[in-house]
Amino acid sequence: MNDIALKCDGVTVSYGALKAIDGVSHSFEKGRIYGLIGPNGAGKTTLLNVLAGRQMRHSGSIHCFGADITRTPPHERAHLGIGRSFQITKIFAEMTVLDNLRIAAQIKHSRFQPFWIAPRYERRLAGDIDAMLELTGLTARRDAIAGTLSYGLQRALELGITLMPDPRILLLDEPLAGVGQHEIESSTRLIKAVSAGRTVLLIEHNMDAIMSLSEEIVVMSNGRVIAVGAPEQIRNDATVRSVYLGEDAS
Ligand SMILES: Nc1ncnc2c1ncn2[C@@H]1O[C@H](COP(=O)(O)OP(=O)(O)OP(=O)(O)O)[C@@H](O)[C@H]1O
Repeated sequence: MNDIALKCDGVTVSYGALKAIDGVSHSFEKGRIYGLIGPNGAGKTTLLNVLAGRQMRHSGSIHCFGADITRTPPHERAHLGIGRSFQITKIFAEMTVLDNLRIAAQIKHSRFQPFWIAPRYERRLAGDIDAMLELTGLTARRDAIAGTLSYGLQRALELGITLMPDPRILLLDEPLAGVGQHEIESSTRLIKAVSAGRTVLLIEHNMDAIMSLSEEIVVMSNGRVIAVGAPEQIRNDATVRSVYLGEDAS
């Protein structure tokens, strides 16, 4: 139990007659990278929303590091260490890279912010921002307007914003969506680098990337978990292959 970062038990989300997820139970261990795959409409994003607290109309329970967070709102889950990125990039496109990260850093330190800007507080912000620029490979683009960056770099910036509070659990919804082929490799490397030491749930339709990043794959179809296993095992699973037939079977 102590090794479990995040756990869902019998989670069901219904939209009228449709069960977007249907009795999903799974435990996500500390420090492991999980790939969440399945055809369109399988319920992957809904599950991430439930875990992040953005979808709270569900049955079943959610535990985070042993604590019941089923009724805990999203901003409190963020304080507990759950960070989430979205399918569609959420950055301030008109602002510079630096200002985007500055806002994220200010939110991080907001609880300690004095009414005057103390030099020590400024130094702490600057240190966090510099470290994130370095980690995301954006140091040379710090003064660029975020919306003018390539899509891969915009996603890197979004990842930097998500990482600013130093989440112990990272929920990533299609971080490679829209990223050009020439940037897939560097983006995949970045995801791998920032995943170290964290529990990561990753939804991704790029099969090569998700198979190389994940230690365990959870396969969903029609709202249910239909297979769980190591990437190689899942690649050769007959049920999984049949679910993908008609989609990207290769
Ligand atoms: N707000 C909503 N109202 C009604 N139905 C919804 C809502 N959100 C999701 N659904 C439905 O729930 C099911 C699961 O959707 P979800 O977005 O979780 O799937 P997904 O596996 O993430 O799909 P994709 O890979 O296409 O993003 C789908 O049939 C979807 O149409």
